[in-house]
Amino acid sequence: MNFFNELLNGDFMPHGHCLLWRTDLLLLHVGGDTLTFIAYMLIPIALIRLVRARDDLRFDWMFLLFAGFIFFCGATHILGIINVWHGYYYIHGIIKSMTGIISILTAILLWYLLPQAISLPGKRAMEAKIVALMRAEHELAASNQRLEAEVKKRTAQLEKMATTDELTELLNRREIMRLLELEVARADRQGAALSIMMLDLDHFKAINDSYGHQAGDRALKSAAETFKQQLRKTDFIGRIGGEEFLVLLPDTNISSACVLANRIRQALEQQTTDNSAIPTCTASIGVTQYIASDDLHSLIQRADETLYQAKSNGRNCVYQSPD
Ligand SMILES: Nc1nc2c(ncn2[C@@H]2O[C@H](COP(=O)(O)OP(=O)(O)OP(=O)(O)O)[C@@H](O)[C@H]2O)c(=O)[nH]1
Repeated sequence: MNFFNELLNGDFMPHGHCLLWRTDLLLLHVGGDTLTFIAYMLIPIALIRLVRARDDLRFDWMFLLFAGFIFFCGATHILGIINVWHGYYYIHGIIKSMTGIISILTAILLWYLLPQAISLPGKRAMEAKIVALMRAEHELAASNQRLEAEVKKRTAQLEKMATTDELTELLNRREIMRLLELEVARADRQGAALSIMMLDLDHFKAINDSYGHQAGDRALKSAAETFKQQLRKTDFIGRIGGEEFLVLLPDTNISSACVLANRIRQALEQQTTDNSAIPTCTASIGVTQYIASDDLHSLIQRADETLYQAKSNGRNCVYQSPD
């Protein structure tokens, strides 16, 4: 109790006596302390706001310690003003001691942190790092683009390989059959005409035997090219066996299909007689049209039977299935 009475007893000799109550000295001390007090209150508030706004701040507790240290310094200055008129020297001493403790603590921790703070990258190093990162990012984006283009190219190649006959570059058996299924479904639903041709090169074994397998390959490729040239963009042609081809003619009736089949046959005959590098080659063609009662199997079978008729009746000719 006695301690508290002494603590709060401001009756010690006021500091003003030391200053001889001279107005100019009083103004200097009180003015200086007031300005310092205002500044020492504003600085901790600014530091606390900084720490709260930046959650990425390193050593943020150090900023808070600084805020506390500066706050206590400010408190000693306000006591300096009060003590000019009242002698609260115990309270002043306590606040000074607390300022001393927090200052020592801050100083120790500051020295402890110093090596880490020194090793932090400076502005120039950070800028160089950012430039390097941006360059790496650009390079990554460019290589991503290259990779994507490569993947697209490879996917297109794979898709082509999956649907194309390697030798003739026509559609392969699986793809032409898939398209036939679609065209049959379309013809069925829309009631559109659909004709197909089964096309087989004549005496191809003899070509292979006489001129060799490589010449046979060349003949196959060249025949495929000739067939393709005669067709519309909306028609499909695929190689379904060694020297056997299937042609799909959407929106085409059987008489138009037969005209086209004869044109193809003649073009092949013409092309092989004109080109001495390719063994003379002809084709037999069976033509048929889709009818409502057909399924895939019956349609193909009828085209096959018609081709067989063309083969049995002298080859290098076009036969159409009976109505
Ligand atoms: N060069 C080559 N020959 C092939 C290829 N595929 C199948 N052949 C050959 O084509 C020939 C087909 O013979 P066949 O089925 O007897 O028919 P063909 O000799 O054309 O007789 P017809 O069809 O009755 O006129 C065989 O000798 C096969 O080896 C190929 O990709 N390249």
